[in-house]
Amino acid sequence: MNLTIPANVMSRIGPWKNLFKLVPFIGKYRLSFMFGVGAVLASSILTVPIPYLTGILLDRVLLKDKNINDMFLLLGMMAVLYLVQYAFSLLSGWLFVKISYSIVNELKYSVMSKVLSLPMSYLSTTEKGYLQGRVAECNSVGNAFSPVIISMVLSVLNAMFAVITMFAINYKISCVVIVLVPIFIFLSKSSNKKFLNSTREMMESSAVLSGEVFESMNGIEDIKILGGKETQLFKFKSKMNELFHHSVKQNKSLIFLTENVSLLNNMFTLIILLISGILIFKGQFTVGMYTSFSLYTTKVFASAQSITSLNTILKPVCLSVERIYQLLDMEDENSGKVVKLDSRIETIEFLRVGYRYRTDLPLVFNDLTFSFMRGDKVLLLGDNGTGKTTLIKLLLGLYQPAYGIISYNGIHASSIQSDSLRQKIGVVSQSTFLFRGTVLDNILYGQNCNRSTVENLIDELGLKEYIDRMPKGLDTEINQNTSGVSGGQAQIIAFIRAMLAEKDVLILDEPTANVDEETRRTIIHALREQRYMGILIVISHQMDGMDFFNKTIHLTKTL
Ligand SMILES: Nc1ncnc2c1ncn2[C@@H]1O[C@H](COP(=O)(O)OP(=O)(O)OP(=O)(O)O)[C@@H](O)[C@H]1O
Repeated sequence: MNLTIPANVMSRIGPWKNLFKLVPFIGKYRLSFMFGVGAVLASSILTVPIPYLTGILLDRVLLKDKNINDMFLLLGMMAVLYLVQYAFSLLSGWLFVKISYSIVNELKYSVMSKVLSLPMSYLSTTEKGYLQGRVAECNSVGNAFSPVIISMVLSVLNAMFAVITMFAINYKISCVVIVLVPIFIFLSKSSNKKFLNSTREMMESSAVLSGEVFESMNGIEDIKILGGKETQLFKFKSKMNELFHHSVKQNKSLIFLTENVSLLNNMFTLIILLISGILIFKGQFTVGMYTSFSLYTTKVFASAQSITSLNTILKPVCLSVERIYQLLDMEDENSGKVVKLDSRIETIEFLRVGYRYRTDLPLVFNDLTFSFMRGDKVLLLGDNGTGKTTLIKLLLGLYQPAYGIISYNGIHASSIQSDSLRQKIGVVSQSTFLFRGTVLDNILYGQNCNRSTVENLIDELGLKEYIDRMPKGLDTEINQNTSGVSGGQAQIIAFIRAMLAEKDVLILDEPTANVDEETRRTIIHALREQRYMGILIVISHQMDGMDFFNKTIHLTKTL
């Protein structure tokens, strides 16, 4: 199913056009979708004759013929119609709930996959909360297929069939209803608008309050150390008061909305009763037909109300889809990169490379030129802030140079797919991120090895005693980032992980910064004695024992 909407039509339907962006996601479930739509249609058609049959029951069976068998027959027919309609409603509700959650999951997966492949130049300048928000926003897209929406669509279909039947019964009163419907929609829409605005304000202050809680939870240790409890609680209370104010306002407008709609409904029912009464006096209408009519009218007004609510529910969905697609349409870090680096990295070259984080910031370094070959052991030196970590990030393809050329095996880095490059480079950074799981899980992360390989390597590196000192050795649980192990232990875990992978390039950013003297000696010994054949790059401020390098790059502050 390939649905393309002409551009001029798209521009005219405004935010609604965003709903069409969901078509590719529906495509996969088109069979369920079509069955669901069929069930909705069947369900609304089945209830159409019921008010008409009620009128016949009153006029012909109860008031005229007084035949009890006919009464049983008509009531039986209505009961069967209701039961079949019930089955179709259940079926459509069940199908759409499944479709809704499946689409939400697929959207979330696409957003998450996009976020993970976006360039660091974008990610490092974007708030994490914003990106988290985009993932969470996928939930609201599910509302477009929720049972509430289905019942609204159902009521609109019901109303259409009801109007046709009403015209067949009495066109004069039908015309009155047709005139009243737009008035009803207009009046309930204005109440709805107020409700929508106050809901938006309430959601905004609820998000602000969540942000406040998120900040407090994230910085709870520092809040305790700095004695910031009162300050945090004060901020929390003021955000809570704002939410209270907007929630009360929202609920007030909801009460107004419901009461206004009910008043309108009652007034319009009286108008129809008045006209019907006059026609009954004139002998042009019957009590039974009036009963049918009022049942059909209720359906029409219910659907008019649904149309206004449809707007309330679907508009936020449209806006969410628009925001999600702003992210999904962004270029990822592999856009335009055609080369998959399959071969082993033999050479790395920097030719007059310059880099700045943002155009309004000064260059971190300029005209950097050097080359490394397989087997090189490189020491990267420089004072704090001279760009050692930044250089590593460029080597990993996380950022692109402002000018100059970086190449691997003579291939321009700007054409190499970043993930294929990173697969060949191992890094032990200063701030090692550990995932939930055991120490062993973290060492094996992204690698195709088993426990015994890890144990052998730990033995070879002389780190067995160090690992055994952890509460449960390799099975020590890590809860959140590094909690459960110390900073130094986290660095050792990352070191073992990097050594296990046998990467073509191994980068160690201050590998001995957080470890005790004995472990430092063990690491240096491992680096010196290990038969590591690739390109080894080490950043270190501590020079003691670091005499096995054949190349040194000394970064200085850019003027
Ligand atoms: N994400 C960023 N956005 C903007 N500027 C940054 C960013 N990261 C680093 N910088 C700046 O770039 C410069 C180099 O930082 P970098 O971390 O590469 O230095 P370093 O030599 O590794 O320092 P250290 O020895 O302290 O680890 C610094 O002036 C730093 O403020």
